[in-house]
Order: sequence, then structure tokens, then C-alpha cells
Amino acid sequence: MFKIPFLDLPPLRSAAGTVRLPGSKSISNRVLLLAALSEGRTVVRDLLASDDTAVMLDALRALGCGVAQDGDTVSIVGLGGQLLAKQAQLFLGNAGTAMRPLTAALAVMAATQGGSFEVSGVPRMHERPIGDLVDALRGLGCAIDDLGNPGYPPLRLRGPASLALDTPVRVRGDVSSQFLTALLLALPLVAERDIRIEVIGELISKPYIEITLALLARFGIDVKREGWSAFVIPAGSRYRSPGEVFVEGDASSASYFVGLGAIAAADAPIRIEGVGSESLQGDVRFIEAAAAMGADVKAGPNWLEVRRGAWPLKGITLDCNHIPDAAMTLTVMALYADGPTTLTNIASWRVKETDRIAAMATELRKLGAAVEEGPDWIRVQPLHDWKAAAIHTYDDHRVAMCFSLAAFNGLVTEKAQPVRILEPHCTAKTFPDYFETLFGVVTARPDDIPVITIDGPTASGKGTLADEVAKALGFGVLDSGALYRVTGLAARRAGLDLDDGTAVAAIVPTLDLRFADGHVFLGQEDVTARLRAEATGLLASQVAVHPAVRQALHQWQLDFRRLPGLVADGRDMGTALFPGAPLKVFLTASAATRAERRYKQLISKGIPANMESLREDLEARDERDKNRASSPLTPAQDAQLLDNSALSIEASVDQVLNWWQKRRPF
Ligand SMILES: O=C(O)C1=C[C@@H](OP(=O)(O)O)[C@@H](O)[C@H](O)C1
Ligand SMILES: C=C(OP(=O)(O)O)C(=O)O
Repeated sequence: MFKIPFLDLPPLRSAAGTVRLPGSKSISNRVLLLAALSEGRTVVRDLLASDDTAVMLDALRALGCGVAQDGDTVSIVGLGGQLLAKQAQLFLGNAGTAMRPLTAALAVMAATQGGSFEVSGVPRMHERPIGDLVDALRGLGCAIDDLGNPGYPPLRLRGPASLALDTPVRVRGDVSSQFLTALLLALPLVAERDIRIEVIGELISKPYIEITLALLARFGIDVKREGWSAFVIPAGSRYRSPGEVFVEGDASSASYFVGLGAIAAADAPIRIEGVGSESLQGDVRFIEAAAAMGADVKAGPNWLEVRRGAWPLKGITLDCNHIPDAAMTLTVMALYADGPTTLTNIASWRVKETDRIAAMATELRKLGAAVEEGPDWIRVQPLHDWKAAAIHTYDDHRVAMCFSLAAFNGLVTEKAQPVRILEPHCTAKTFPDYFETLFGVVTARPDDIPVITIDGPTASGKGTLADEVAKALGFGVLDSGALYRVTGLAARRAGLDLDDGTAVAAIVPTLDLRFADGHVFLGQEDVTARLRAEATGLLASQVAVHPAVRQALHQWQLDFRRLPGLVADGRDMGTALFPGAPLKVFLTASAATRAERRYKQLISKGIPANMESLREDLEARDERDKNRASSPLTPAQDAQLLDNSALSIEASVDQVLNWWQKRRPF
């Protein structure tokens, strides 16, 4: 996950490959609650790991359920409808699928068994309506206190209280379907007689009720229905765990990759694994909307393949009430269309993670788009004159994910623009690794992928500076010196003759090297300490003399230029490797400062050292580096010089980030 203030997406050009979707949020949280209410153990496989499921799992633990987690398999020992804890304060973040169903389940359990439970969330959750559900539960006899504004969380659910189950429970369905879902999940706990639920007003987001009914059936509850207007939970209903449940991939999360395929999979398809024609989730019908816009979609039982069909895309007018979450993706696809796209019947967008109609309109306009909006509709015109924009994401995962598709503007305009996504970690609600997954299936022109080079003499602190700058921007790191060392090490381990340049060069493309958090990994092995060892340095200098090795390493270094960007640290990064880099830094410190740093480093490792001779060595090495014939250590002409003798690491990092920001169009 990119836990940074902003993530810049360079212009992207094409997409192809396979994406494995994370588990469905709607299914994960329903199954967790159902397992918790059932008796015995339920093993849930392929569970979504995200903020929304984390708050549900925490709540279940607080209520006394046994929760054992092993990767994406979670085993729940249920309560069998009997409260173990009679008091709890549950923080439910911004997860509607936790807040609404837990409110109903705890309200009826507190009523029949006694207890007091508080449910709260993030500030936005306290602005998301729950009044219709509270009214229905109060109508039933539940005791519910408003702890904030009436009609909104936080709430206290108290008991005992006597429930009137002989008259129908009436609930409004026109603000959120989650209120009806919540009652359907909670009332089997008290179904001594038939319980009839009647829906008042036009029910929205209907396919989510289908998910609820299908999962209730898996846990032994066979709800009778009269269309969308009434539902009856039969007397004697009792939760029975199916033992094991597999969670399918998230169909709403699939929408970004369906959109991606429609826009950018011109040569080979994007394959999406985890949802398909047999999906339980209504959002899989997003593929029909995408196809209407021109996407070429194939669907198997558990997979989708999407490639570009009509191009430009076709503007459409669509009632999106049945796909409220996925439909947001259409508003960004609309920028690539041949005419306006109008989405209607989406009033619920205004009461979700943010006011999504306002948010999409505001941010699309920042890109230059003409957008109109009404109480329950939005219209987006195609965009030709794109502007670089920093997209505010309003702590809404879907806003962040949708706007990644704006980075393909180079497919429809001469002057491609990067897109800045603010607070990209908001995708953690349902898809923590969204951007990593995206970068796995898209390409950019190498020249469009930003590189910051940091060159400088030994012991100037390049490595630390490069790591910190990369961390702040979400970029990868290239420690070019380490490549020579790792080549020497790998050649020796493979038993190669280090004088055979061709043989040594041949292993270079097979090396799986990664820099992360100041560590160097070769495959799974952390080789950081190994590479620093004097003996490895000797191996490096032995292999570095071969032109074939140098050439292989040159290409390898260029290959580190990957999305979303690179910080390259070395001696000739700005001059030889990345001469077109938009920011080059030449880092120096006085010989005295560097000698002191090296001295402290050695002493802290228990290695005896002498400051004076260290300084002499450094000066001699500087001299050799500056005057060597190939790639001498000199600043690139357009490099920014940074003498960090008197600067803290933070101050050096800030300086480089300031220079970087000045070069950005945002
Ligand atoms: O029941 C569910 O799992 C959901 C129902 C929908 O909400 P509304 O019914 O409020 O539209 C949807 O937007 C939400 O992401 C998940
Ligand atoms: C509306 C959403 O979430 P919630 O489950 O919190 O309602 C969503 O994921 O788009």
C-alpha cells in the first residue's frame, strides 16, 4: 500500500495481463457476521483483508468470538446467538457493511439477552444516515440511544427490552439497502414465529439484497419473499454454519480493471480472475455498462477478459441504481467517449464515503472536463484538453481508484499529463494494494517514468537520502553500487570463473534484486550485510572490469525505471545512466564530515578506526573518481548541488522534495 501524502501517476499508455481480485467486501463482512452468529466453527477462505473487514473482525473479537487468522483464511467460532460479552464499544471505521448489520444484530440480542453496546465510526460515518434502520428497530421494541445527532451513529444499543414480533417490521429502503440487509441478518436470531419485514418506499441497490438472501440460505435461513416489498423469516429459523465458505473476488473492484481494459488493452486483454458470470454480486453487471460504452468483454464462470472494442468509447445514458459502487468508474471512462455520458438514479452516492456526485464532479472538472450534476444524476462530457491535476480523494477509496484511469489521457491528447492522487492509502477500505496491482498490468513510456538521480562521492549519505526520498514519493530505489557487488556474489556462488566476462554477464538477467526500506534482497534473501562486506567488494571489482558485464549492468540499471518512479543513487546516474532525468542531485559533504560519519559507523560496529587516515583515504578516492577516464565523478551540468555537511537528513530530504515539487505541473 502507498502510505504517502500523494502518488503521482505518470502518463500511462497500455494495459495487458492478469489481475487476481481481492475478496468481495460485501460477501466478506456478511459471512463474518453470519459465522459469528452461528454455532460452531466456520472457515472463511479468500477473505478480503482491508480496513472494512478489519473493523468487523475487531468487533467480533470484542464480542467474544474466537477468531483465528492464517493469511486470507479466517476461522470463526460463533456465538450460537448467545452473547458472551454484555458490553462493548465497537469502532467500525467507515464500513457501512459493519455498522448497519451489527447495529441490528446487537440491538435485538441486547433486547432479548440484556447488555449495552456502543457503535461508532470515523467522522464521516457519523454523517452517514442510519435513522431508517433505527426507526425500524425501535418500532420493534429495541432500546437505542442516539449518542450524537439523531439518525446517525454513534448509537447505544441497550437491553433487555421486549420485542413486538407479531406485527410486520417496517423499514424504508430508499436511502440504503443496507438497512433491509441488516434486519434480514439480525431477525433470524429471534424468529420464534414468522417475522415479516415490509419495505417502505422504492428499494435501492437491489442486487445487494440478493447477496444477503443467498448467504442467508448458505447459513440455513430460507427467507420467503414477495418481490422486493416483503420478506418473511420463517418461524424456527436457526443459523447453521456451512463449515467452510469461499469468498469470491470483489466485483466493484473489478470495475477499475474492466475500465482499464476498455481504455487501454488495445493489443492483448486484461484478464480479471475472481469474478465472472456466476458471481453473486450485482456489480458484475458493470460489464454490461462497459460493453455499452464499447468494451469487448468475455466472461467465464469466475473470470473476465476485457479489451478495447470501440474507440473512442461511446457515451451512454444509464440508470445505475443497480450498480451504485461500480458506476463511479463510468464517469472517468466517460472522458474517453465520443459524446456525453449521463448516469441517473444515483442519489445514494451523496450519502456514501463522501458526497460522491459532488466529489466526482469537482475532481473531473479539475482535469478540465465539463460536468453537470443534479440531486441524483451526473453528466460528463468527453475531454480533449486535459490538465494536470492533483485529485482530492475525500477518504473515498473509489474516488482514488477511479481517477487512476485518467492517467491514460495520452491516448487521446498529444500532450499527456500526469495525475496526482492525494492520500492514495484511502484504497485500504477495500483494496489496499490497488496501485501495486495496477502497476503490474500497465505500461508507460520509459521517458515518462520520473527518475531522480542522486550522485556523489563515497560517504556523502546518498543511500539514506535516496531511500528517504523514494519512500516519500512511493518510488523504487536503485543502489547502483550494489548491482556490481551482487553480481560478484552471485557469480561466486554459482561457481563461475570470475575472469570469464561472458559467463558472468549471462547471469545478470537472472538476478532478482530488490531494494526495500534500506535493505537489499536477492530473491527472498536479505543480502544487505553480505554486500557491504569487504570480501564482496573485491568480487565486485573483479567482475566490473569486463565490458560484457558492464553492458549487462547498464541495461539492468535502466530496467529499474519502473512505475511509479525511481530514485537512482550512484556515481554516474545523472551523467551516464539517466541523462534525461527531470531532477539530478549531486550530493557532497566536506571530507572532514564524511570522515567523521564513516568513523562513527565503523566504531559503532566495533571496528577500530582512525579519523585522520579515513579522511586521507576519502580525499585520495575523490581524486581518483574525479579523474578516471570512464564516467568520472562530476556533477551533471544541470544537477542541483547539495552540500549536506551541516544539514540533518530530514533537511536534505525536504530540499530534494522541494526541488522535485517545483518540477511538477501540479
Ligand atoms: O450491502 C452492501 O454490501 C452494500 C450496499 C450498497 O449500499 P447502499 O444500499 O447504501 O446503496 C453499496 O453501495 C455498498 O458498498 C455495499
Ligand atoms: C458505499 C461503500 O461502502 P459501505 O459498505 O461503507 O457502504 C463502498 O464501498 O463504495
